Amino acid sequence: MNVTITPSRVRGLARAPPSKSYTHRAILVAGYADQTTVRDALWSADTQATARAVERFGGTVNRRGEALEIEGFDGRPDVPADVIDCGNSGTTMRLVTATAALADGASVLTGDESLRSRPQGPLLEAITDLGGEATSTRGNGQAPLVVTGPISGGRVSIPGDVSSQYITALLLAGAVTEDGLEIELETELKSAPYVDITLEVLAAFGVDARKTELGFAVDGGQTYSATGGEYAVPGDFSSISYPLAAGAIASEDGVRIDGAQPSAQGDTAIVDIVDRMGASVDWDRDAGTIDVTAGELEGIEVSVEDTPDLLPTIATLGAVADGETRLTNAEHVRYKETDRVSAMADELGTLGVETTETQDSLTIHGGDSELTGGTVNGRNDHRVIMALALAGLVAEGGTTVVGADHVDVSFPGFFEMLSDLGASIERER
Ligand SMILES: O=C(O)C1=C[C@@H](OP(=O)(O)O)[C@@H](O)[C@H](O)C1
Ligand SMILES: C=C(OP(=O)(O)O)C(=O)O
Repeated sequence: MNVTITPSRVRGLARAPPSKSYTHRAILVAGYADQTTVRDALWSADTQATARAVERFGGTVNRRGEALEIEGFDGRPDVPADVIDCGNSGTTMRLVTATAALADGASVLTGDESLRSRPQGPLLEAITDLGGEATSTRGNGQAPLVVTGPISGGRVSIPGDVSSQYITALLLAGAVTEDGLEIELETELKSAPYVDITLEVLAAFGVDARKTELGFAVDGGQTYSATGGEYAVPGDFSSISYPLAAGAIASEDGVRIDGAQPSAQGDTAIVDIVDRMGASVDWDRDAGTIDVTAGELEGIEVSVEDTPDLLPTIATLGAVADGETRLTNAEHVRYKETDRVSAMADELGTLGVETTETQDSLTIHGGDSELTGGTVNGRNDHRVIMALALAGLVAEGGTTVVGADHVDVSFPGFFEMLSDLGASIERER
């Protein structure tokens, strides 16, 4: 599907979709538990991949309205009867790899072309160091993967600057090993708030894990069980970044976002970023609403060390803002569904925006007079697609985003939301 957005003003109410990160974790740990109702779950292509994995391990996942009724696989995963297809989802592949290491036999994991090019090596090595077998069929640290367990726990060291999902994966699985896990970080942890999300979900399911001087630790022999058998997923701040940015660049009358309760998500930083750039923003944390109105945006410097998923959104804000927007500590943003640093530099370039790239930074030389419409490539990457669609709200002439279907990875109703806010959108199948 190609989508063409023409300059539009936006106003009104947008509802935040549920958090993808919390939903992945809740589905998988509900797999370890007996019976759980996961309320307000995100049902997107990525979270469905995690649900499929839980079913491959012997659990069941049934959707009832916005809730998922999950029956677990009795603490230990079965050896899957077939390949686990993780689709486009890095979180699924990493979390499921560590779960597979608990099964008494081999699991085979694969994914789409993008996922089969993302780094899995450090997690495979960690599982091998713990006594399992974990290999890449092509010997290049990328999927397809073959993972054979069971591991019983121990001490392991792993880099922190490739993906925090390795740590999350090991913590979730570590709690049901016999001996527990001590995880030592070999390099500084990037995307650290995602491990905070993990610790929050573990605690909600009665599992204790902790930060240590060297990294993280989790005791073995623990049982996952949500209080009252229920767990509710909060709103997604990576997704909230899009209506928030839409309001900041294209709303005189204001956009209100609801479902914005505070949680451990690092991406709540987007509220402050939009405020610092000059939009008018008011976050009522108790009510879970954010009101935003456009302002004269100015470029700022932002480290995306903790918040990699915000880079595409901030890049578009920077394209509209006057002056330079510098995004630093961004190297790990190159290991996502696409290399998002290059993708945003190149595609904003097509819309007439000058950018400068280094290995770990992206500088946008912005100003809305620079933005002209054109045809841009969404690179089959949901966040690149959504960020480019936002640029279309203010770029002169129409902006066509090619291959826009992939928003279903994290925000299936994205274009409906934008259109309900008043954006002029044409879809072409
Ligand atoms: O654990 C998670 O839910 C996620 C962690 C982050 O990845 P990295 O830890 O690989 O940076 C983030 O980019 C991804 O969208 C979701
Ligand atoms: C990088 C992302 O997700 P994942 O790593 O799960 O593919 C994302 O949602 O932006």
